[in-house]
Amino acid sequence: MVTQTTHKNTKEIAKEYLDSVYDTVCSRNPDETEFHQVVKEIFDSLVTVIAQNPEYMEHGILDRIVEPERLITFRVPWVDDEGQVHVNRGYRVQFNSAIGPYKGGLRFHPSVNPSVVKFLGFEQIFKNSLTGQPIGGGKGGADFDPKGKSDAEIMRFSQSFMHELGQYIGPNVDIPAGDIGVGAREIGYMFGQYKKMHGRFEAGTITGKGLNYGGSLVRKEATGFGIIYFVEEMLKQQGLKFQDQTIAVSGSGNVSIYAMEKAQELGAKVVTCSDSDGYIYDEKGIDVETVKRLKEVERTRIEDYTAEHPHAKYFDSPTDVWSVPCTVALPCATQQEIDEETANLLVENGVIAVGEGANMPTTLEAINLFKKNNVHFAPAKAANAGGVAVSSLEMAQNNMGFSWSFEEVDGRLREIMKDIYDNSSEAAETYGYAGNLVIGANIAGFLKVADAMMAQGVV
Ligand SMILES: NC(=O)C1=CN([C@@H]2O[C@H](COP(=O)(O)OP(=O)(O)OC[C@H]3O[C@@H](n4cnc5c(N)ncnc54)[C@H](O)[C@@H]3O)[C@@H](O)[C@H]2O)C=CC1
Ligand SMILES: O=C(O)CCC(=O)C(=O)O
Repeated sequence: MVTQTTHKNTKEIAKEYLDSVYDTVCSRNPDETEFHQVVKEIFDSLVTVIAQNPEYMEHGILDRIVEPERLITFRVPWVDDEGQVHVNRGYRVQFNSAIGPYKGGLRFHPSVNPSVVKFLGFEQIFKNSLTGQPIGGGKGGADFDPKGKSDAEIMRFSQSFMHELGQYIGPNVDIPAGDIGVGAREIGYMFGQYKKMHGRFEAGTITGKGLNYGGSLVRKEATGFGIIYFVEEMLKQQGLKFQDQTIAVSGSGNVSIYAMEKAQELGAKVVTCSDSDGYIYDEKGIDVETVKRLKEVERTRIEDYTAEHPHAKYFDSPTDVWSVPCTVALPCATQQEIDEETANLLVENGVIAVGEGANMPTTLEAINLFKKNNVHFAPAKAANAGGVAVSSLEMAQNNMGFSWSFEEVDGRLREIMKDIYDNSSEAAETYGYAGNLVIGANIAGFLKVADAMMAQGVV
C-alpha cells in the first residue's frame, strides 16, 4: 500500500515537473505551435521514466534539452534572372550535441520559421539517438520557395545561403543534409560554395552528396526504403503480410518516391501520390518510374502523370488523398497532414497501419484516434530515421576514404531499422506501455541523450 502511494506521488511529481517545463517552453516560444506539439508529444511519453529516474529532474535535463544550444538566423540576399534583388531568412538550429556533432537536414520552403526549425531540430535529437549512430540534433533552412525558380536562381540562392551558414558548420561541428526543397542539386551547389569559402575539400561537412564527390550509395533511397523496412517489421510482428496491403502515399518527393519503389518491390500495391497542388489515384498501381522522371528530372507537377497514364485520375485537392481506401497510409509530404477528422475517415475506410514518412504529419488527436482504433502506428522519429542513419554511414565512409557497395549500405540500413523497431518496442514494454511505439521510440531516444548530458555536467 505504502509503495503504491509513493509510486503515485513520484509520478505526480514527474508530471508536475514536465508540465512546468512545457509551460516555460510555451511562454518562451509564444505562438510556436509546431514546436509546442512536438515537445508535448515527447513529454507525455516520459512521465514514468522521470518518475523512476528522478536524477534527470535533479540535473535539469528536461529544462536544458528544450532550449537549443544555438539558433542562428541570417540574411540570404540573392538576385533573380531579371536582376531583381530578393532577401530571404535563413536558419540553423544547433539543438543538442550530447551524443555527437549536430546533424539534420535543410528545408527550403515558404513555411520555414523559428517554430518549424525548432520542431524539426527537437525531433531530430531523439531520432538521431535511435539510429545508434554518434550524431546530435540540428536542423535548418530558409523561407525560400524553390517552386518555379530556374536552375541559375537555385544556384545563386544556395550559394548565398551557404556563404553565411558555412561559417558555423564543419565535419566535427554540424553536418547538414537535405529535406523539403533540398535535394542532390542544392546539396551540390552548397558543397561547392563551402569548398570555395574554406579552400578545402571536406567531404564530411554535408551529406546527400553526389556519388562522384563523396556521396554514399543508398542515401537517396534511404528514408523511403527505411520506412518500408520498419512498417514491414511492424506488420510481421502482428502476423500481417506486407504484400497483402493497398497503400496510400502522400507527396511525390524524395521520401515518397523511394517508399513507393520499395513497397512495390515487396509486392504491395501503391495507389496514390500527391504534390502541393493535387493527388493522383491509379488503381493499377502508381508507375514510380514516371513519378521519378516528372519530379527528379523534369521538375514538373504531378498532374502531368495522367498524360502518360490516362486511366489514372487527378484531383486538385492534395489533402483528399486520404479519402482513397487503403490498408496502409504513408504520409510522406509534410507536417500536420492528418488531423482527427482525416484519421477517422482512414479508419472508416479500413486502414490497419500508418507509417509516418514525413516529420510530424499526424496531429496528437489523430494519433490518439488511431490508438483507440488499434491501428498500428509507426512514428516518424523511428520510421523515417533511415535517411539520417545512412547520412551517418556517408560520414563514416568519408572519414575512412572509401565507399561501401549498394548491398552493404542497404544491408546496414535494414539492420538499423530492425534495431530501432526492437529498441522502441522493448522500451515501451519496460516502462509499461507494451505495443506503443510512439512512447517506446520517445523513451529509447531520450535515455541515451539524457545519460550523455548527465555525464557531461551542466553545460
Ligand atoms: N529527405 C529525407 O531524407 C528526409 C525527409 N523527411 C521528411 O519527409 C518529408 C518529405 O521530405 P522530402 O521527400 O525530402 O521532400 P521533397 O521536397 O523531396 O518532397 C516533398 C513533397 O511533398 C509535397 N508537398 C509539400 N507540401 C505539401 C502539401 N502542403 N501538401 C501536399 N504535398 C506537399 C511536395 O510537392 C513534394 O512532393 C518532410 O516532412 C521531411 O522533413 C524525414 C526524414 C528524412
Ligand atoms: O540526413 C540527414 O542528416 C537529415 C535527415 C533529416 O533531415 C531528417 O531525418 O528529418
